[in-house]
Amino acid sequence: MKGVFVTGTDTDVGKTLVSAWLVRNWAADYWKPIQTGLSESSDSMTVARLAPAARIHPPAVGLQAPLSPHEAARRERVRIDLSALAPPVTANALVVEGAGGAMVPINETALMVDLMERLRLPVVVVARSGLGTINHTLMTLEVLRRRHVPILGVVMNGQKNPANRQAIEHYGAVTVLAEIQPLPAVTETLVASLPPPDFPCPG
Ligand SMILES: Nc1ncnc2c1ncn2[C@@H]1O[C@H](COP(=O)(O)OP(=O)(O)OP(=O)(O)O)[C@@H](O)[C@H]1O
Ligand SMILES: C[C@H](N)[C@H](N)CCCCCC(=O)O
Ligand SMILES: [Mg+2]
Repeated sequence: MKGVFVTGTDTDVGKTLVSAWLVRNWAADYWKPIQTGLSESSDSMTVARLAPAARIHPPAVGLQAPLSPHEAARRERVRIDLSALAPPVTANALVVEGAGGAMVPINETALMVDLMERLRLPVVVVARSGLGTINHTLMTLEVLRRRHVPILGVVMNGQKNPANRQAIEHYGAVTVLAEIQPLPAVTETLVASLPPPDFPCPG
């Protein structure tokens, strides 16, 4: 399977923005396996807005509460089974976006990193650029390496911070693939104006 799994050091770090940026530039499909918070605008709707030409595959699981998948599922008296999260069939590359970060629970035993392990796609870690990101990024990388999940690199999202970039690359033994600057608004035009990724889509 061609493509990447986009995880983050946290929720709200810019995974959907980065996913839309990759989808646009790689003419890839998009898939959010587990969407919680259905009452709000979904990530798939956001990617459809930012990358209108993209083929968007529906989530395998959609839950109402804007919470961790395991808790949102509990509140709806359902259980998310990893085997139900089979990737869509496509000849295109696939950008898969996780929910929250790598250690987010899916059910009573499985975590988001278990899904990454099953899908075996190289992982892009989206990280904030500011104070606190070094710890969060290094911990995320540690979790991925412990599970032998292939890491493509880190995308830093926010004001440029050369010292934090250097620390993440040095202590994380990882490449910062891109630095996405704060946009005045997240619109298709402005996402299209971002420099394209200077790294190829794996596979
Ligand atoms: N570089 C940026 N410039 C301006 N706004 C941004 C930028 N990156 C992200 N945002 C905004 O920050 C919020 C969080 O971004 P996003 O939804 O991509 O995070 P996420 O990691 O996908 O969150 P979730 O864990 O809910 O999927 C959104 O409102 C998004 O529009
Ligand atoms: C609802 C939110 N936008 C995400 N989809 C889910 C984030 C789960 C985070 C769980 C946690 O790390 O505490
Ligand atoms: Mg998102």
